[in-house]
Amino acid sequence: MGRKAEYSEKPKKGPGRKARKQGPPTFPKKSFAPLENEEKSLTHRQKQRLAKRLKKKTELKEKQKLFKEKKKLNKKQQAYHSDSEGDGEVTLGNVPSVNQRKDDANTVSEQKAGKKKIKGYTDDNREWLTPKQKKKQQVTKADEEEGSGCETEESLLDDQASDENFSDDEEAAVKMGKLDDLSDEENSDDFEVSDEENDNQDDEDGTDDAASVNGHLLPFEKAGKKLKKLESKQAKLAAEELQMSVDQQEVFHFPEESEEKDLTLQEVLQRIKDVTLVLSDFNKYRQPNRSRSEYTELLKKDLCVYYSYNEFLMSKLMDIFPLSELMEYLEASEVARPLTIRTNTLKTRRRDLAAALINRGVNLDPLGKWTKVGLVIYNSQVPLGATPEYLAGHYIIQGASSLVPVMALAPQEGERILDMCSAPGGKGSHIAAVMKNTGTLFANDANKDRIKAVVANFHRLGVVNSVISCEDGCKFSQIMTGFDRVLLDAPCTGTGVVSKDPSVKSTKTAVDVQRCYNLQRKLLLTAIDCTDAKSTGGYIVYSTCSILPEENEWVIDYALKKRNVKVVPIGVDFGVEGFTKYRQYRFHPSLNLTRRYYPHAHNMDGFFVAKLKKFSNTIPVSQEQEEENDDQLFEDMVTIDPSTENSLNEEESKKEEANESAKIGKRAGKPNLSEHELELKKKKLEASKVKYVAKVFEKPIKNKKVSSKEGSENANIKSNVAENDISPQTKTLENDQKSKSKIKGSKHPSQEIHQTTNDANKSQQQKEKSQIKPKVRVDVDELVPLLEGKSIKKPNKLKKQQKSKQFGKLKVAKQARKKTKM
Ligand SMILES: C[S@@+](CC[C@H](N)C(=O)[O-])C[C@H]1O[C@@H](n2cnc3c(N)ncnc32)[C@H](O)[C@@H]1O
Repeated sequence: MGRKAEYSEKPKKGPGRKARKQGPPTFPKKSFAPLENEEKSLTHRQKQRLAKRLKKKTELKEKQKLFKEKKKLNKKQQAYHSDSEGDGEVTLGNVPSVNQRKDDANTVSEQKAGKKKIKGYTDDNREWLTPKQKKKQQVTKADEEEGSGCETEESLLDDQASDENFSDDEEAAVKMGKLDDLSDEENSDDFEVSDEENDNQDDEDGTDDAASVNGHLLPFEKAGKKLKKLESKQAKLAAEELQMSVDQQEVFHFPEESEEKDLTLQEVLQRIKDVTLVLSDFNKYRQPNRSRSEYTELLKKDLCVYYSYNEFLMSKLMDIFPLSELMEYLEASEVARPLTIRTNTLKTRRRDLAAALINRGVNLDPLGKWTKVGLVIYNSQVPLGATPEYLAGHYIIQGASSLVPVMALAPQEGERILDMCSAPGGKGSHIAAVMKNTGTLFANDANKDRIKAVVANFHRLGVVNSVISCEDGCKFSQIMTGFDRVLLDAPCTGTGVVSKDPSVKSTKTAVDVQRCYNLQRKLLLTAIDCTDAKSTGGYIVYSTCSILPEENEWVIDYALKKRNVKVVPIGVDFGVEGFTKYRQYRFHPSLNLTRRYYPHAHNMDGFFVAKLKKFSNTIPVSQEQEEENDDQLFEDMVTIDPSTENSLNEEESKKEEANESAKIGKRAGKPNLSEHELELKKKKLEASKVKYVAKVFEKPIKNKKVSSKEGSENANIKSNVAENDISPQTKTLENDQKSKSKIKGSKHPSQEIHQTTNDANKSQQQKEKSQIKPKVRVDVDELVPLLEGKSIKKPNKLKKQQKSKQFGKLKVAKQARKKTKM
C-alpha cells in the first residue's frame, strides 16, 4: 500500500527552465573601439616614442625659457653695443652668455645655426628669411599629422613662428631632432635605407609613426611603402644616369682610311646608328675636321651594305626622304606588302566573295574604307590563285596601290577609254568592271607576250567591251585618237616595288632611269594627243610604281609645258602630296595635287598617280619653244659621222672666217654678222636632218653598259626604250645593233615631234609619214568590225612588205656584184 499523492498541495517550482529570463549581457573589459575614458595600453615602442615626445616637449620648454633670457640679454647688449652695430656683423662670440654656452653651444650645429642667424638678422636681409618661415610651416604641418599628441608642440611652434629670431634657431633644432628620431627608427627597421633617403623621407615617416600609433599601418606595409619609394628613387637615378651617358656618350670616331676593315652586319648597323646620331645634331657630335658630306657618304655606303642597294639608288632615296623617314622606308621595303585581291563586280559582290572565301578557310577583311572592291588576305588554307572563285573570275590578285589609278580615272559607262600600257590587264579589267562592260575599252601593250595575259585575264573576268592591241604606245595617236579618258600606267624602273623584286635595289642605274623617263614623256604626250578635250571626260591618268621624281613629277611637269593640260585632284583622299621641289628642280605648283604612296606610310607599294585634264586639242608651239628646240638641237648633236664631221668643220672654219669678215665688214658696210649666223644655222639644221637628235628630251648620260641589262620586265622596258630612245649616245650604240633592234623601217620617233614644230623638217616628216604612218588610222565607228572579231589591216604588214621589198632589192644588188666579180 502506498501513500496517495496529493498533487494539489505540491508547491509551484517556478516558471520552468525554458521560461527563465536571460541575464543582461556582459562585455570584456577591452573593446575594439576604445571608450573615451578607457586608458590605452601602449606597446613598448609606442611608449618609447611617447617618452621621446615628452622629453622633446620639456626640452623645448627649456629652450623657450633660455630664448627669452637670451632675448633679454640681446636687448641689453644692443643697448650696450649700439655704437658697434654699424659694423654689420654681430657674432655670437661677441655676446658671451653663460646660458648659451651651457645649452646652445653644446652642439656645433646649433652654434653654426646661431651664427648664421645672427649674421643674417638685419633689416636689410629680412626678405630672405621669409621662405624659411614657409619651410617651418611645412614642418609644422607634418608634425600636425602626427596626431593629438603634437598639439602642444604645434602651439609652441606657433608661438615660435611669431618670433623670427627664435624661429631660425628652432627650425634647425626641430629638424635635427627629427632626423635623429628617424635614424633611430631606421636602425630598428629590417630594411637598410641610406641617410640620404632618411632625409627625404622625413615628413612621411612622421606620418607613418602616427599611423602606426593608431594601428593603421602594419610594419610590412611600412616596409612596402619604403621599398616603393626606394624603387622610384632608383628609377629616377637610372633615368638621370642614362641621360648623362647619352650626353657624355663617346663622340663617334670617324674611321680613317687606314682603319678601313671588313665589318660584320651588326657593326655596320651600329655605325649607321652612330652616324645618324651625329647627323641629327651635327654641331654637337661632329668631329671638327669632318664635314657633313663625309658623314653622309659614310652613311650611304653603310646603308648600301646593310640593305643591299647600289649607291646610285641609295643616293636617290637619300634625296627623296629625310634621314628618319629614309630608315622607315628602307625597313618597310624589306617586308612584303599584304596580299590583296579585287572583287570582279562584273561577276560577283564583295560580300558574297568574302563569304565564299571564308568558307574555304581564308582569313580576310575589307581593304579599307576608300575602296568597295578590295579585300586584304591575312592567311589562307588554299592557294588563292587556284580557288574555284578565282577560276570563275570572281576576283583578281592585285596590289592595293593598283586600285588607285582606276579610281582616279573614274571611267563612265558608255565612254571610249584607252589603257595604253595594259598588260597583264589588272587595271584594264578594273576599268571594264567600273564601266559595267559598256562603252569601249582599248587595251594596248607593246609586248606581244604580255598581251596574251590580257586576253586570258579579260576572258576569265568576263570583260566583253574591249579591243586588245599590240602597238607601240608612242605611236598610238597615229592609229587612233578621240578617247574620253586615257590611262597611262607607264613602264618604269619599279623602285616602288623592291619588296616584290629585290633585284631592283642593286641593278637600276642612271641610264635605266633616263631611258624610262624619256619613254614616259613620249608616252604621256601621246596619251594626251589621243584624248579628246571636248569629250565627256578629257582626262589622262598617269601612274608608275616608281618613287623617283624623275619618272613622276618631272614627266608631268614636262607635259604641262608641252601640251594644253592642267593637273587636277585625283579624287582619292589619301596619299602624300607630289613634289613641287626636288633638289635643284622646281616643278609647277599644281604638282602638289598629284599623289605619292609609300610602303612605310600606307602599307602599299611605292606608287605615283597624277590626273591631267586636257583643255584644248591644239598643240602649243611657242616661238620660245622653237628657239629652245633649235638651241638644244645644236647641243644634242649625236656622234658625228665622218662625212658630216668634215662638213661641220668646214662650217666652223667658215663661221670663224665670217666672224672675222663681219668685224671688218661692219666697218666696210658688208652684210652684218647676225644674218651670216642665221645662214649658218639653217645649214646646220639641214645637216642635222641626217643625224639623230634628242630634241625634247634630257641630255643623255654617257654610259656604254646600256646593252648589257637583264631582267624580264626590265628587258621589256629596254626593248621598248631601245626603239624609242632619243638619247644620242644610246642611239649610237643602237646603231651598231640596229639589225637586232625591232625598229621597223621608221626613223627616230623624236624627229616626229620635232617636225611638228619645225617647218624645215616638214618635207622629211611627210616622207616619214608615208613610210611609217599605217593606213589604218581608224575612227571609232570603223572599229565595229574589230569588235565583231574581223581583222583589220595592220601597219606592221605594210612595213613587212616594204622591208621584204628592200631586202629583195639588196639581194639583187648583191647578186649583181657577185656576177661582176666573177
Ligand atoms: C606597269 S606595266 C602595266 C601594268 C598594267 N597597267 C596592269 O595594271 O596590269 C607597263 C607595261 O607597259 C608596257 N610597255 C612598255 N613600253 C611600251 C610602249 N612603248 N607602248 C606600250 N606599252 C609599253 C610593258 O609591256 C608593260 O606591260
